[in-house]
Amino acid sequence: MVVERRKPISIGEAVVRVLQYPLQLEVEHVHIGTSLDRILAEDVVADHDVPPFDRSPYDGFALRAEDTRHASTDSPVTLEVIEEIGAGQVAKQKIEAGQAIRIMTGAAIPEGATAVSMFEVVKETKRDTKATIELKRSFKEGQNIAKQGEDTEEGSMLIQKGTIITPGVIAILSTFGYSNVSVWRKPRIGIYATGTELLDIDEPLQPGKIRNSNAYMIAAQIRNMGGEPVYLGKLADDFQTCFEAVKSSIEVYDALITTGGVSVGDFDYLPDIYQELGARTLFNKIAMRPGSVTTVAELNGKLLFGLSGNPSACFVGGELLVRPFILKSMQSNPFLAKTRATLSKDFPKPNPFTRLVRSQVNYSPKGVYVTPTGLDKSSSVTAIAEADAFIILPGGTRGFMAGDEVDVMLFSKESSSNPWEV
Ligand SMILES: Nc1nc2c(c(=O)[nH]1)N[C@H]1C(S)=C(S)[C@@H](COP(=O)(O)OP(=O)(O)OC[C@H]3O[C@@H](n4cnc5c(N)ncnc54)[C@H](O)[C@@H]3O)O[C@H]1N2
Ligand code: MOO
Repeated sequence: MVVERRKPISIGEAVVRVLQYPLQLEVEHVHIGTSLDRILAEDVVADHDVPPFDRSPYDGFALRAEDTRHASTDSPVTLEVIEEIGAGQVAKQKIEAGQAIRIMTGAAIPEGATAVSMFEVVKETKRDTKATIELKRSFKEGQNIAKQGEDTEEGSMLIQKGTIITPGVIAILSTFGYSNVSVWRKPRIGIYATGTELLDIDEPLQPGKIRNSNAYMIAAQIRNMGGEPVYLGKLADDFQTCFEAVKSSIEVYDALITTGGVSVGDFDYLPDIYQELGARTLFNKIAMRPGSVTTVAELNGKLLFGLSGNPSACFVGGELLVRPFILKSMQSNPFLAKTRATLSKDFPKPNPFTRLVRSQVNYSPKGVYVTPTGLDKSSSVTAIAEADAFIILPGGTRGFMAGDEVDVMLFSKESSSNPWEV
């Protein structure tokens, strides 16, 4: 049997081809209490100033700065306290010359006041029945006043659509009265793990068999990307079984991921299944390692991701291709952010293809260091668990040594800029 040699394309070209088939996602509304980690589908523009009024940042006394101009230790100034207001209350009276209002943090600055003195620098005195305060220092106009709009001004663009809803974003949405939030519908991504060797995770090991880790890993990756993974089960390496499963599922889900069965082995049926279905293969080889056999096909505008069965390769296929596919459709940052770091130990392997080394980034006073994790093989599971980044070693390079500066892609930070050359 002669196995057809596949023609590898660059990672950048693979990403471009995948992005030609965006998901068709509608906008839906969710209660703010359940919006964490969803992706915003509308811009949020400030429809009022924050804070909406000048307010006191301290518990103390609102006063007229000019009344304190000559105050000193030797010659304190006495002011008459005419009212007391807490947060949420508005003073009934205007402060006139020689007057002050006792004010709590968050309360609106009374009319006439131009500064606030904290309790700590004031001596409270009582003369007759009138409450008074004594000040031994002067205040400037505007001192200790949190100005209306100092946090954000009406009309400011606060959060753009495509932003992932974090606790901080929720604080802004709440401030502007969004009890319901417009978010993108989560794309429903069907997942099959293929392989006769696969056991369910609750089964005891048997000779020649392994537990299916890919399905749960890729489901978790999809959830991290804002999608809704639907695990459809594992499939034996049988053409007809896999054909029927892929055919019926792609009609139901927004996209389908299979893991395994995409290489050139006797039981690697996925590429033939795509052909038999009449799907258009976008590529079946990428110049990257792991994950070189990642195959993607399109059927009626929907994508079939044939990710590798090898766990590290499956993980890489998910992060490099499925991530931009999902996030770009939601107008969110589709790529992992790239930075530079110093390699902490030798990595002597040559790199015929771009190599994505699972690794860990460490920030030290001397700089940012990156260390490969676990076994550097497509089959490694441990390397993924310990990693928080990929080192990206360009194709066509020889080994790298400790101290070399390398590109690193961080799992924890998304970016809008495409890190790949096309
Ligand atoms: N003659 C060639 N052989 C291979 C080539 C090649 O170019 N020529 N490519 C190799 C590379 S590179 C990779 S990567 C693998 C990819 O193979 P498949 O993606 O078709 O995956 P399988 O053969 O089904 O499985 C590979 C490996 O992964 C284990 N596996 C599969 N599914 C799971 C799962 N759900 N959870 C955990 N582990 C899984 C499976 O048991 C195999 O050990 O092909 C090389 N061969
Ligand atoms: O697809 Mo394989 O993971 O390149 O090594």
